[in-house]
Amino acid sequence: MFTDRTFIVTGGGSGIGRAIALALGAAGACVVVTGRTPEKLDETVALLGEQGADGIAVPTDVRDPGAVDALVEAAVHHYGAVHGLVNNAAGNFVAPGIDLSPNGWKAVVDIVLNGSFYCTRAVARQMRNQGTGGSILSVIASYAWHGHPGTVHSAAAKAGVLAMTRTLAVELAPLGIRLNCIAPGPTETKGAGAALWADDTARAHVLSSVPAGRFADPTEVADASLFVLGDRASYMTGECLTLDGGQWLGKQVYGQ
Ligand SMILES: CCCCCCCCC/C=C/C(=O)SCCNC(=O)CCNC(=O)[C@H](O)C(C)(C)COP(=O)(O)OP(=O)(O)OC[C@H]1O[C@@H](n2cnc3c(N)ncnc32)[C@H](O)[C@@H]1OP(=O)(O)O
Ligand SMILES: NC(=O)C1=CN([C@@H]2O[C@H](COP(=O)(O)OP(=O)(O)OC[C@H]3O[C@@H](n4cnc5c(N)ncnc54)[C@H](OP(=O)(O)O)[C@@H]3O)[C@@H](O)[C@H]2O)C=CC1
Repeated sequence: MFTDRTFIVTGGGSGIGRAIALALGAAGACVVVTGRTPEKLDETVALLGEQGADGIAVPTDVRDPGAVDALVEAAVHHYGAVHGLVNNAAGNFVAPGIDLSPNGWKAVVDIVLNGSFYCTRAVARQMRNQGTGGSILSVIASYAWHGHPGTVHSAAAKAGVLAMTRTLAVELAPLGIRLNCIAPGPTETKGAGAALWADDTARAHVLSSVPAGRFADPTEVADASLFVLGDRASYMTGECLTLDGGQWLGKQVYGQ
């Protein structure tokens, strides 16, 4: 389903982004992985190579719109076209909003919201030039709609990405470009572990909020991502697929 198609995956050097990149590669796609740390991207490209897939690393800071345009140019230069984008890059940490510095707010909003817009804009322009249509997936979190104490920067930015997705899904549908989100629940990655559940107490607290009683594995998020990105979801746009072990629905008084 993904053969002869090229996808850009931001934050493709680790965690969920790497899992999506590897799943796309296994499904036949050419994969352009990007992020700030070249070594992590090179590791993903090596793993793609081990599974017989084609990928390149283009280190980019998604907060820089000029660098994002250059990223898309590099992808087109190498593979001839771009058919998909995964907005996965993010930053996060736990801090009460009242104590958050303007720069702390900006650090997260710049990566998550502004970076996703710059990437979406650049890729959509390329798809318009190609006349091919395409598929854009953004990784958000359910606190985009229910909020979450301690992560006001990330919750607000993810909410912005959801609104961006719904808005551009309508604007770009006539061009054959679909935009959707996925909202994973707590997923076992080093980045999220360090940022959000760094000690055993915090980890147990997060786990106790998940009715399914476990963290997600990044490959589960990748499987759902491929469904949304691919042709089996060809009439789906402006939507968000939640896979969180029941976490956000589980905030009830009675029950388990
Ligand atoms: C719980 C839910 C579970 C349950 C819910 C489960 C759903 C989870 C959904 C989402 C999960 C994720 O996103 S997990 C993704 C986690 N991955 C990452 O975070 C990887 C990338 N992270 C980063 O690069 C950094 O952590 C980040 C700070 C965001 C950006 O780095 P930069 O180098 O650009 O920024 P810095 O210069 O270090 O810092 C910028 C400002 O931020 C402030 N800052 C940095 N860390 C801070 C901290 N811990 N507390 C206060 N303030 C902080 C600094 O003091 C600076 O402000 P001044 O001092 O004023 O200058
Ligand atoms: N794990 C979880 O529980 C959940 C995660 N998510 C979302 O899933 C996505 C992946 O998170 P996860 O894999 O857990 O965490 P990671 O920390 O592993 O992934 C974040 C990635 O973003 C990249 N990144 C950060 N800043 C920038 C930047 N300025 N420019 C380019 N790339 C950048 C990082 O690479 P580098 O630092 O090298 O630039 C890293 O590869 C995020 O969008 C996150 O919000 C959503 C719900 C739950």
